[in-house]
Amino acid sequence: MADIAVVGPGAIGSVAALAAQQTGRHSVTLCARRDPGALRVVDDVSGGVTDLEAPILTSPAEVTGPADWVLLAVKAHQTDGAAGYLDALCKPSTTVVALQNGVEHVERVAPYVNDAQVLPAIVWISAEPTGPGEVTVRNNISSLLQVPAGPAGEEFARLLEGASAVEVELVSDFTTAAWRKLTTNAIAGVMAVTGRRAAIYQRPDVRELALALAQETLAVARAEGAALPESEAEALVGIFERMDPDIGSSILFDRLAGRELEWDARNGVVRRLGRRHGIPTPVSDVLVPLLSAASDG
Ligand SMILES: NC(=O)C1=CN([C@@H]2O[C@H](COP(=O)(O)OP(=O)(O)OC[C@H]3O[C@@H](n4cnc5c(N)ncnc54)[C@H](OP(=O)(O)O)[C@@H]3O)[C@@H](O)[C@H]2O)C=CC1
Ligand SMILES: CC(C)(CO)C(=O)C(=O)O
Repeated sequence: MADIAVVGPGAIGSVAALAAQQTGRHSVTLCARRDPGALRVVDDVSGGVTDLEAPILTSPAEVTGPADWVLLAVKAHQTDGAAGYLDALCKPSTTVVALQNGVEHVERVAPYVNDAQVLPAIVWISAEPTGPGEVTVRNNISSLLQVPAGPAGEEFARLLEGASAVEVELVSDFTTAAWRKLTTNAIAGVMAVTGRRAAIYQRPDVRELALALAQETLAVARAEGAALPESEAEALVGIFERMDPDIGSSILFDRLAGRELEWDARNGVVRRLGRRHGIPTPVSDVLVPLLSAASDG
């Protein structure tokens, strides 16, 4: 039995909490910044609906002590805002699983966790807030969490063993895996700019733009040590072409809701690191200011 705190019980946090609940072995607490009321997760393939049973805290002041595991699922730009929870929940023996997009999980989260270990996780789940307290998982994107191979990753896989909501996969080349996912997130930036779902990638002009964006992202990825040949760009754009046209992205959902966007961790990083390596990123040079401006307004 482990004490698990889920910080940020939104789309991904709810799925992570569901997985912890499904094991039947752990004590789970949800740490929110406002009372979301009753929470449930809908599986759009089976139609199954599961209520989350864990208690919900709404302030770090309600935390009674450190947790064994913290599953951090706030957006990257909300990490600083979660500092109070992280301080109350973390001690050096805690493991914080950063369930966030991007390639900078450890440097982003480590300053807040009182020397706890940070385990970066790549989240291959499509989860959309579909009503008050309701999250719908689109299972035609496999529900997979990839973590670095090693003792912490192995313990995390054991923690969630038996859960059907997610599968934990240990990857030996985490840099490559993280940049592959980041490239899909960079491509999804086009959804946030246009306000459109995956159907947009069936337009030849948008496909061409997405391909150029993927190619420049992969060039930066290679400079960062990822083993991702340029040919991978076609495969990653293909994911969006073949997607159910009605699937969105978490950055699109924020755009449609008029919320701040996670643009820096997903798109800004391509331009930032491209500049560091002297790699041209012409598509990101246009997309990033547009996303940043959309986030401000
Ligand atoms: N949704 C998806 O399909 C996918 C998302 N991801 C990544 O997962 C991460 C989480 O995304 P997602 O679940 O979609 O985001 P959501 O916006 O759905 O969830 C974030 C949650 O964190 C809460 N929150 C924000 N600040 C705090 C705080 N200070 N204390 C406690 N809770 C807080 C939010 O509360 P409030 O409601 O008040 O804003 C919200 O409930 C992101 O990095 C995203 O890119 C990765 C793959 C797929
Ligand atoms: C589903 C996917 C891959 C789309 O970008 C995602 O990671 C997100 O929604 O944040």
